[in-house]
Amino acid sequence: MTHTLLIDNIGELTTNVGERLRDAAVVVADGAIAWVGASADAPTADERFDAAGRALLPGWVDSHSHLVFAGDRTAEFEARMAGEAYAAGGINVTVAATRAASDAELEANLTRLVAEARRGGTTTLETKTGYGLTTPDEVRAAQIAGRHADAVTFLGAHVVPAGSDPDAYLDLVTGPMLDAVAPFVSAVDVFCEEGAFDRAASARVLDAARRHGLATRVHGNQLGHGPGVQLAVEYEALSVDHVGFLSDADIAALAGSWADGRRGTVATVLPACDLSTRMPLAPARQLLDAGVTVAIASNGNPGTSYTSSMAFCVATAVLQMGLTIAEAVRAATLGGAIALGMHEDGWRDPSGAIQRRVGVIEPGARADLHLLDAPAATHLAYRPGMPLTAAVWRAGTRVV
Ligand SMILES: N=CN[C@@H](CCC(=O)O)C(=O)O
Ligand SMILES: [Zn+2]
Repeated sequence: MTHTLLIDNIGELTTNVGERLRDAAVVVADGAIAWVGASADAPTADERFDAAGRALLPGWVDSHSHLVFAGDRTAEFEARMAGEAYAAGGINVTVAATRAASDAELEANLTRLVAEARRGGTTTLETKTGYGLTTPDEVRAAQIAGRHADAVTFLGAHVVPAGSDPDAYLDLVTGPMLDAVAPFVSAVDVFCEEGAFDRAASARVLDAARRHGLATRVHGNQLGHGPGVQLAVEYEALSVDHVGFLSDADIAALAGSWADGRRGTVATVLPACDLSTRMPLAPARQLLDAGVTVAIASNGNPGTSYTSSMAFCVATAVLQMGLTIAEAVRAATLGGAIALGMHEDGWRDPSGAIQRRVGVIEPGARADLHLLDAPAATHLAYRPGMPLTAAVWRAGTRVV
């Protein structure tokens, strides 16, 4: 027998489908949204939750994180706050700590971090490998990630590990390492940046992903201007992430990828990372104005953004990047879903189970819901830093 849940008396409902609704209600059945409408018209259900005039929105879709790691980088962060610049080489510090950790330690750390994210309203989470950088270490990262995340991305091309020959490592990462990791991931990412992988090397990584029929993402234009964005568009990557340093041609290429109703490359901005590395904030306002689909993600990792707080990212996007509340909430929910290819029914989670669309509240979507301790989503930016998450449902089950 199907158990139904009615959440009524919702002061403000953000659905990402049309206008925000006032005095609304939602019915959940079998892990999905079954009904959305005015509270006064709501049908009866087996169970009732009174939202007491508070705001309900889709759970956050965090489309970019690196949570399979051990250790931390407090000393590097301190040095950065004292004026040192961020450089890709710091990744090797976490690689050493991660390789030295047991499976149980890595899994316990990931479990703790995913629980933190859930407590902040995240209901869909992508995470990446990329701190192993040997075939067995990358395979174990992908397997551990698959037990906790909704999507796992292979980032063997994060940096050339200390002591490795760059050409030999590129052969490994595009050959036997990818062959071994491919069964456990849905996408391949590459850090296309000075100090990591140049245009030609990044293209080889993306070609290898294509041969395996895997989706692609690019870390691009994080530390300076570079070829990452153009390459991502050329390869029809699902997203290009960071995008802090963009030329007019980069913005035009991203906008062009969405022209004529085509599915383009999402520009994923990472506000917490921009702040934590003291880099310029990505031009999210310009990207939206140009017609680019934008996602907001945490980039949770111990080097450049040690947070999973999507609320913090949304507040920063509003207060510092010039987005409206509605734009920022949409980018952190539906934008992330589009970046992950989860905005349509039928995507597969790492266990192979077929899932419903996320990032929207409409009949048929997965019932991923985030109730705020506030009457309006505006409070996310109006009351920055406050713990506003009151309740979270994932696939219809209350998790917070
Ligand atoms: N830029 C590449 N990778 C991560 C940083 C990883 C690290 O410094 O450990 C990022 O997205 O910022
Ligand atoms: Zn990243």
